[in-house]
Amino acid sequence: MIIDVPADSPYGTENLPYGVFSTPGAPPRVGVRLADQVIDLAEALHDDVFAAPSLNPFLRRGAREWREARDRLTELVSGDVPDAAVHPVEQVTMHLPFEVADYVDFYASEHHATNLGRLFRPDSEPLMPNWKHLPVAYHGRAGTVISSGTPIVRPSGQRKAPDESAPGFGPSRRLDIEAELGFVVGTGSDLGVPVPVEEFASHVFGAVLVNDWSARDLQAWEYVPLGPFLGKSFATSISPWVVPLLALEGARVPTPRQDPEPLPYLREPEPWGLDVEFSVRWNGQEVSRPPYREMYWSPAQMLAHLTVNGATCRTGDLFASGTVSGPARDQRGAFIELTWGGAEPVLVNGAERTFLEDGDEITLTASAPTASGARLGFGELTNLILPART
Ligand SMILES: O=C(O)/C=C/C(=O)CC(=O)CC(=O)O
Ligand SMILES: [Ca+2]
Ligand SMILES: [Mg+2]
Repeated sequence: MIIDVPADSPYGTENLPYGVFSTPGAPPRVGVRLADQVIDLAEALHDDVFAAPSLNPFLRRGAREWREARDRLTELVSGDVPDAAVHPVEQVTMHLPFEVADYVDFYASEHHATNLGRLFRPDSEPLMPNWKHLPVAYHGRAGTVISSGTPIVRPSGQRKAPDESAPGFGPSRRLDIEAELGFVVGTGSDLGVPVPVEEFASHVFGAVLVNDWSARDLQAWEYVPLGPFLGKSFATSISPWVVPLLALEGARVPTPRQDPEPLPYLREPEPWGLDVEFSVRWNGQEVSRPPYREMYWSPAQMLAHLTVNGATCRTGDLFASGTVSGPARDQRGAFIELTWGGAEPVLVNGAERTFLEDGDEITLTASAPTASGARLGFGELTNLILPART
């Protein structure tokens, strides 16, 4: 069949994002989205690498094969796609698109880092002295990276407000989101061998939306001096469609000016970021539009930094950018910033809101320009908050 692609579809022929889907009675397998259809790639391209329930075997093949598959797909969708390979998107179930190996979360937005510094450390300089010299990050928990649609059970833990003399235990009262862009590693690196900034595109396959769920009260009490632990390890959700880097060439933009000049291993002739525009919806209402083009550190600098000590990256690694926040209030990618620690509520469907309540639903979406000036979509990342287990 010829798949009809409306000119304004966020899933046009310049996007072709990969995901893992299933249909009733058939196992999960790799598909590509075109308009409102999912194309079964094992069926359409006669390649068993796509019969796997994750993108990892395809990711492992490397950059030359990613480009070749994209060329074949581009040709396929310009003509007749076998009927048996085409499934309307509303009839499929989407799954976690890849098996997550290691998960790292950066802190690359100067606006976010400055805001959080002011909120968490009001008596110090908001940016730590290292912040403009290296992309600060922590290792997260790969095993709790979950798919869109998986509910988030409110975490319990130790929390101590500044005016309390001792910690108590119970469900988080300051459950929050972090809207981020995540980069998916396809080709790993060798132990002891750093990945230079110029080799980013031979290792990184594509990007997903990330929500780094954060319990701010647990975090504030536990994080000194080793960084986030249980306040963030309970869940990190990612969107079902992995947008290939090859689809994002039209979205490249220079990063903000980096001053001081970074050390040589972080230097790029022209550090580039992406003009990805996020939207954060809280129970259906848009409350923020974080702009990725404002991120200080580039994705290539993040990967170079994460491997500079000889640590490997592996197929399926996910490294996220950190919360995407711009300079304006309505560009903040976390509610702790948007509501200034809960002091300045936002109106959500007419009610004053600060942190998340049970039954709330958060949806992240994002779009970016394509090479021809159209816009491509990253799909939707939606999760519902469930009450704590008692
Ligand atoms: O500044 C802090 O102590 C904490 C910062 C965060 O919680 C942010 C984080 O996880 C990294 C990011 O998403 O930017
Ligand atoms: Ca984060
Ligand atoms: Mg997390």
